[in-house]
Amino acid sequence: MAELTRVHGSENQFFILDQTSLNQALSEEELTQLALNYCQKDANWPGADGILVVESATHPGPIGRMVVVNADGSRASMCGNGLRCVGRYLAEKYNQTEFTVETPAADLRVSRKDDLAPEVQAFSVEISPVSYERTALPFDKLGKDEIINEYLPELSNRLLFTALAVPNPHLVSFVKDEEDLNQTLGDLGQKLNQTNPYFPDGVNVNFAKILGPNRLFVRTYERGVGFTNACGTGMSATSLAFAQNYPDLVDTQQPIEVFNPGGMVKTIVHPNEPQQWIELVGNATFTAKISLDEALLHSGQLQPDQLTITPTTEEDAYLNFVNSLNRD
Ligand SMILES: N[C@@H](CCC[C@H](N)C(=O)O)C(=O)O
Repeated sequence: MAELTRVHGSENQFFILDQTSLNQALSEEELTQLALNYCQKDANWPGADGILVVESATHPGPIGRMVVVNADGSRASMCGNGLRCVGRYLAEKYNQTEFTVETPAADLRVSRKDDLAPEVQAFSVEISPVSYERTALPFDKLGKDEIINEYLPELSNRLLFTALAVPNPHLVSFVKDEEDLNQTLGDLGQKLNQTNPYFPDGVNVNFAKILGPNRLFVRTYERGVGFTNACGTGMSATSLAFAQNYPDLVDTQQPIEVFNPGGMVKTIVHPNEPQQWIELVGNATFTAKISLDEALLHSGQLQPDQLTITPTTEEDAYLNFVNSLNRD
């Protein structure tokens, strides 16, 4: 039998698939098919925002490798909420609390932190490398080589934008209206994640409301997914843009509290180091183990009656933690 682990970071939901525990690893095409079929939500199946694939590292040092497959089958170079969950998975598998994990662009540091509440485990992950270069995102036809707190009339006649890769691509705007966090974000997210001249590979779009010094609310329209409860790299990119665009509101010696529709994380930004980076700290919650025949994984077919789902008790604990948060 094979196993999937259903996990979330701030309710950004994933399945972890450990390729090293299979008789035969899934091919690239099989992974794409698995994401397309298993991430769809329906009445009998919770779906997910993506699949986090665990593999052996390809070079000495990291404890393992993470590959991110978005719900639409596309690949992402990084996933912050996902890395916390994969970090926990590898920490338990190898009984370690501090290590690095290989990702397509970099080996990233992961460490276990104090639990946020009983049964709410927390992990810290490194988000890097950071780049503002046009070719890194990439973006085009916007008349700029970098976008740092700029008006972009092609995208909006009133919002300011910052674009950065961490290393997956993010567009950030600080807004005041609820309407912008809903309709405007949805419209722009959709426009930039279908064929378009500005972000040819698509982009994660993050709209943030400033709640006070070192406090933000962030909502994300994710590339390859759509609206998500939270995006770890998005909250990290937005925190860095917050520190750079509103220096009077951010003490970089202190964590930034970042609320999102699925909960809250903390970020610690390092904008003044030669290589900018962000530390992202938040929950890594395992909600169920799913046993299934390995052949079903290879076929990519979702047959809920052939899966054994064993829930944990962690979701109740997580929801209690979220209800205890002070959002004012
Ligand atoms: N939810 C993730 C980001 C996942 C990748 C993204 N959809 C992309 O294509 O870049 C996170 O927590 O960072």
